[in-house]
Amino acid sequence: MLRNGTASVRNDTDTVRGVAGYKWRMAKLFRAVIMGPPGSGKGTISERIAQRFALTRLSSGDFVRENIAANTDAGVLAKTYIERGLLVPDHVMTRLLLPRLEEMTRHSWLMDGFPRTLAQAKALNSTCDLDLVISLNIPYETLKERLSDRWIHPASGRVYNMGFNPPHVQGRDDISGEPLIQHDDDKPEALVARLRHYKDMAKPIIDLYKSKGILHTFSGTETDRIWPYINSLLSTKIPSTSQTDTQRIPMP
Ligand SMILES: Nc1ncnc2c1ncn2[C@@H]1O[C@H](COP(=O)(O)OP(=O)(O)OP(=O)(O)O)[C@@H](O)[C@H]1O
Ligand SMILES: Nc1nc2c(ncn2[C@H]2C[C@H](O)[C@@H](COP(=O)(O)OP(=O)(O)O)O2)c(=O)[nH]1
Repeated sequence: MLRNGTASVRNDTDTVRGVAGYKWRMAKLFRAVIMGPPGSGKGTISERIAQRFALTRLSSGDFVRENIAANTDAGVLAKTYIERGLLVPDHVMTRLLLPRLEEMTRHSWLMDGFPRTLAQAKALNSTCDLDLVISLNIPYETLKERLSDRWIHPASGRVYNMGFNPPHVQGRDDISGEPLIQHDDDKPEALVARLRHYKDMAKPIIDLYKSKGILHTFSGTETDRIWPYINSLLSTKIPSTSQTDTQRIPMP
């Protein structure tokens, strides 16, 4: 249920009386979060989930980049942190993201990159009820290999890997043809610190979701081997009309 602001759609099957005496059944919506260390495959797997289950994929990194590009107040502030390789402070992130989620009252969604701190998890919790959290548990050596081979199209956030999903033309984004770049913090020397930081920040969030009974952890070294398990779990959880907002049905 979205609780803040004007939004008030229940996160379960609900009925409301519409014009001409029809009742409208609100299809059950589905809200999920995907977590994992850098390089664990959150972006790759979210993309697959979004396509397979027709969910809206939300990425906190994309929100931040959009706000920077649009020069919003929050974007200008966020940029000063990203330029220093820091996380954007919680109050800026929640200001960016929560209003956007409140607009999504009629959509099922999957969030990648948020929450990254316990304070963010609590803020999200006060805004909506999550159905499920996917946590990816990938060995360090695998992360190191993947990230040293990760190339990004900075404007869109599209991600490539020279072995796993290479661009059609080497060094160029498939859609725009613009050059791809590598982030300095994807280099092995920065990775140990990033992983330690992830573990410290993620532990209380994972504990919170575990205590709510919505945490599902997937371990492995290959996305293609993890994917069938995620696919079958979601197939049991996501209603077939996840993206449908309302269906007009005659009700007794
Ligand atoms: N939930 C968040 N809290 C704080 N800062 C965030 C959050 N999400 C994104 N950011 C900021 O935006 C930047 C880009 O985020 P994005 O998730 O695209 O990339 P990333 O940090 O390289 O993640 P990963 O390596 O796990 O894919 C982050 O480095 C961080 O500065
Ligand atoms: N070799 C290999 N590379 C993979 C696999 N799954 C994803 N990748 C690539 C795609 C990216 O270049 C990189 C990190 O994946 P990502 O989806 O960006 O991860 P994340 O940082 O969003 O969690 O690893 C995989 O299973 N094998």
